[in-house]
Amino acid sequence: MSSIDPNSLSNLQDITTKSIHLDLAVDFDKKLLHGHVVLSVEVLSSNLSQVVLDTNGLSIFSACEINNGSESSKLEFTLAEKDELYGSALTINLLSARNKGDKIQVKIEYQTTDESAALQFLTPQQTRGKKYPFLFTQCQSIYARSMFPCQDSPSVKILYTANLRTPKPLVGLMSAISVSSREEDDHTVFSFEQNIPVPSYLVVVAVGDLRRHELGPRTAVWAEPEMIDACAYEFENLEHIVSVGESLITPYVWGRYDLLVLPPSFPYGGMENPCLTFVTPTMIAGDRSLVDLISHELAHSWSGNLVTTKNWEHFWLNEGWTTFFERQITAELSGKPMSQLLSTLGLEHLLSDIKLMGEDNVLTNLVPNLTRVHPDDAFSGVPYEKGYNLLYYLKELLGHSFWSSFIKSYIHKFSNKSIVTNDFKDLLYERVNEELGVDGMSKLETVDWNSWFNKPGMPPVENKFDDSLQVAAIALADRWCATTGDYSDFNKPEFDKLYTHQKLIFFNELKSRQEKQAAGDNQAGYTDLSNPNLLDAMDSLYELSFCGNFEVRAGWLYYALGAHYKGCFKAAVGIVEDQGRMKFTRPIYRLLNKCVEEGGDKLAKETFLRLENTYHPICARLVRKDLGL
Ligand SMILES: CC/C=C\C/C=C\C[C@@H](O)/C=C/C=C/C=C\[C@@H](O)CCCC(=O)O
Ligand SMILES: [Zn+2]
Repeated sequence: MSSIDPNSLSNLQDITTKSIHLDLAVDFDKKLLHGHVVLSVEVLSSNLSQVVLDTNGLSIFSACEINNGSESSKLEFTLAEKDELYGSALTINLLSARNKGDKIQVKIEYQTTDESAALQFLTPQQTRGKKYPFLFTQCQSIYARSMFPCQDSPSVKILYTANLRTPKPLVGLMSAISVSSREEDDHTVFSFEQNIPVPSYLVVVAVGDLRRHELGPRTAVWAEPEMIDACAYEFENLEHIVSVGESLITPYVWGRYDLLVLPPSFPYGGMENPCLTFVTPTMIAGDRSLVDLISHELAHSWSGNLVTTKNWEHFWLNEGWTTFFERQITAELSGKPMSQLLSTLGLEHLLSDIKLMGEDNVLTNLVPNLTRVHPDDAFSGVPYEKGYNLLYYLKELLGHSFWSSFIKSYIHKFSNKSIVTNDFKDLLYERVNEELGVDGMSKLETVDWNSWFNKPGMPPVENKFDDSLQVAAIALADRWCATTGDYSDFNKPEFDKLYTHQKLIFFNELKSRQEKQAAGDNQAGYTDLSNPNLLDAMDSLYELSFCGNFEVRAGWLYYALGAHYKGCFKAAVGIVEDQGRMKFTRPIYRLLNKCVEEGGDKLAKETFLRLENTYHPICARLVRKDLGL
């Protein structure tokens, strides 16, 4: 293990991979990828005799060197015993010692196995079209090592080319520019090039019955044929969103910005795979109300994909900056009040996660120590929202004009690099000193950096966000809290007038007040917010339990399950049957599991065990852990 990255077993201090070539075939019958990878490696130390790579769940068949295009004799290799967190180190013994600056090409023949957690093979039944199987990979955080042997650390950035052989009539896509495709019997070979260096977690694959709808000169959406029209409508403004992003930051350099809408088991809202952002179908709301997610994934084209965290302890550099850019784009697209409303919702999400993890839990540090911690087990809203609030606070402290130019300096200086928190901080001090002088430096001296970076819990400073869009949502919550059993004063049109995110403020407000009541604090004299008659009336009036907007449905269920309302159990099971996005699935299972007196714990465990194999392995592992199974 290297001090550069505690979550990688590769000898990062001795070698760095500069590029790879993947030649893979997709076998849907055996549910595996097989073929080879060629790694072009630069030696960083002297007298090097071994290349050590990350693997997890791979079967390694052979290794050899390639010298001037010809393969050497087979190299001896060993696959270490599997580490439960980080997989198996693959140690390849070189034929002769190498020194700093030497270049090595190593070719490894391998295949994935059913332990390759990056991969999810879907049966036709799990797709929208129900005719063909589907494959997609999710490699962030440390799953690329289960897709191909590599230095699976964001401290290493690689160019890549790939040939992907898939059975006809399916389409193969990757996080790169498509350069050609050719027919081979009953298969198609799709070829790709990624000419901007990326970390291993951004090398991904998707194969399925897919159609493409062009949205602009750089943009398109891919989806199953049954969804392509709805997706084309939802993302009609995508080209404009890309233009807004580059007007706020710097020019967009990746060539294409396409979207791929996955089947509902995709475990995240989106994943910023370069040239081809993967998105969940749960964001196809039919009213374009959830495109802030697209703004987020697009923003990663700068923060995360160009300027990358060196390891997962500095993940906030990816997500805090991206959330900051996302909210700037939202302000341009939907107005500053909406951007500030999302900031308020983000703080509520942060508070909820910190309460769940524990206010003294060191994994709620903005820069946590992840030695012997799987990054996914540290995943929460902290890197997103505590990181965003730090950057927002610094912008307010130092001024909009300085901050706008600093953003450009930060992206230009660190593009194509992998950095740590101090790299960001050092550049900030350098630019403030140059542009703001003594006055700016004295402002920086007021920043409690240690609390921001190294202390658990909520941020040391509370930013104040515009609350004008909250008024209508809070007022509606107040009216429900003042009821005495007669609900005839309420109607669905007044609820539907609220924006999606105002509805989430409404539910969060009710949930927060219900939690206070459950803890014995009802000083405000509100009606009993756990009263089944009230919840039943709200559900019926607003048609919540099977609402087509997953954010609204989930927001309602978080409140109703928190109130131990058994009348929503069917809908709770319904949402975890309908999709596998962890943002919704994990809280629903956790809340249902806490409804012990109502039998929710039994229902949660039975439902999970019934659905476990329909979830992506990442989701299945974390929900199993949440339920204590
Ligand atoms: C301190 C945390 C350290 C490391 C975590 C690193 C990676 C976490 C890994 O689990 C991957 C996360 C991928 C997230 C992808 C999309 C998110 O931006 C959105 C998640 C919420 C949603 O579904 O909208
Ligand atoms: Zn993100």
